[in-house]
Amino acid sequence: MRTAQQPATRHWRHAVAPGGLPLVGHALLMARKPLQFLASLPAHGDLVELRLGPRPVYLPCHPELIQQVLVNARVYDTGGPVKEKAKPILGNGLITSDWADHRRQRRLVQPAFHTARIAKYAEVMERECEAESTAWTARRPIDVSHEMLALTARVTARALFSTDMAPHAVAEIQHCLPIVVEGAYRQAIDPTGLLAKLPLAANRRFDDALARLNQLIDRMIDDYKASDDGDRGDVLSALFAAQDDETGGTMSDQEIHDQVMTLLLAGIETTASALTWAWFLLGRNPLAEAALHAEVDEVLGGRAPRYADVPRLAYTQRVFSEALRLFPPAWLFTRTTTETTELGGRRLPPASDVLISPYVLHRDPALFPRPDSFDPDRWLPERAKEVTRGSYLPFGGGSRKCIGDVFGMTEATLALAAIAGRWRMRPIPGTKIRPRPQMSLTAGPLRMIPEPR
Ligand code: HEM
Repeated sequence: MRTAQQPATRHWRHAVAPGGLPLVGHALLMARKPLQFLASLPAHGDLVELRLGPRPVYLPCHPELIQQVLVNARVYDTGGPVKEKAKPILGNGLITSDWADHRRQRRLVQPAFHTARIAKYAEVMERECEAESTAWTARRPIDVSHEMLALTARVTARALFSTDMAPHAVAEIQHCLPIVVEGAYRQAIDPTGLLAKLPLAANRRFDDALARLNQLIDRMIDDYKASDDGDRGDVLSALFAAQDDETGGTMSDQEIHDQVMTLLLAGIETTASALTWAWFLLGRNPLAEAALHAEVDEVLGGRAPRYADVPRLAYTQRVFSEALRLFPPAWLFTRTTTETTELGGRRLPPASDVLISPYVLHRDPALFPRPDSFDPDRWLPERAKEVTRGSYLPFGGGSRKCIGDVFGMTEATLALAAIAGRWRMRPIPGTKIRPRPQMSLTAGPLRMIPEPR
């Protein structure tokens, strides 16, 4: 295990990633096998330099260096070409705003995620998880990915907009969101920036889905303003009520629109992917599955889970934490330096791109013994104490840490418990599954057979 050392005494190891080619550098390796390639890099150094085309890019592999990046949000801002491409989709919300404006936005959006409000959203989660777990037919195979995405889309849509229009919104979001997420990813990885401009069917589908989502959000905002409901307990009400402690300012309709789009894009596929991985891992680990069933039976005794049960569903939470470790949905995110700075003894000029990869950290054998094995009990309090600080980052860190972390954990715990209370999810022999490192680290279609317990 690595130990924390004082920065002054620390000798950081620098390396250039092997396998670079003239002109393209490591771009082909990143395009072909990003997970294997990135996960091989900590063995070479604490800070590894790679080249994507002509640009040098830095991958800090040591938790202390990663913390330095994440906590210094002014110098390591979100930026660069990926963010520029996200702006036409997300507008100016939490993900796309730069450092100075992000602080103001975060103060305004944070109240929507206070504990008291999560308790209210949990009522939606309870209902939707119960509905999901009663909708399946015994022994008829399901695509777990599809089901989990449908579930998290329903939960998020109804937590955002608790109106009569919710069923329509849910259908629209379920249809449009995967198309927008896929298109956004294609644009993000297109180094030429030309792909989005070509008259392709995929681009037309993307434009149409994005326009429909934008219209839906506008309708929800108009509907809220036309009603005199006040606080409906949903996210939208909280965004309208938000007032900045420091300036007294509120958010314009456009800002609220952009935050809603950001929450939809950040909150649905991430949680669904991790849930899908959790079912996949449980299907291959009968002991963990049995422990989950035992806990759910003991805590719930055959009834549906409630928000108040979440603290007692400790093993269920460990299963989800471990799925997030092995397959962190946000497997890669970026920062760009705003000025000359120094990282691990290396001078980085302004506009240097820094990659943060929770996947790389989580699979590093120096940080997690037997990193590839699914062991929910690593998160038992007495064992979790041993985990090196800053080495587990499924929700990121610093001032841009995921605002929906508790929302997502609560939703996933209720979903796992509700489904495990009724069903044993049997794998279909011969099913092959490979992580797809796209916008999230998804599993792709995963067919399993629900068997009544
Ligand atoms: C298991 C599920 C989730 C995972 C693994 C996850 C992961 C992350 C990570 C790693 C970041 C930080 C990215 C960065 O630093 O650049 C982030 C940010 C964010 N997440 Fe999540 N997320 C999850 C669920 C959610 C949910 C349920 C919501 C909302 C309902 C949400 C909304 C956001 C937003 C708005 C941000 C930007 C925060 C900011 O910059 O202030 N996420 N998420």
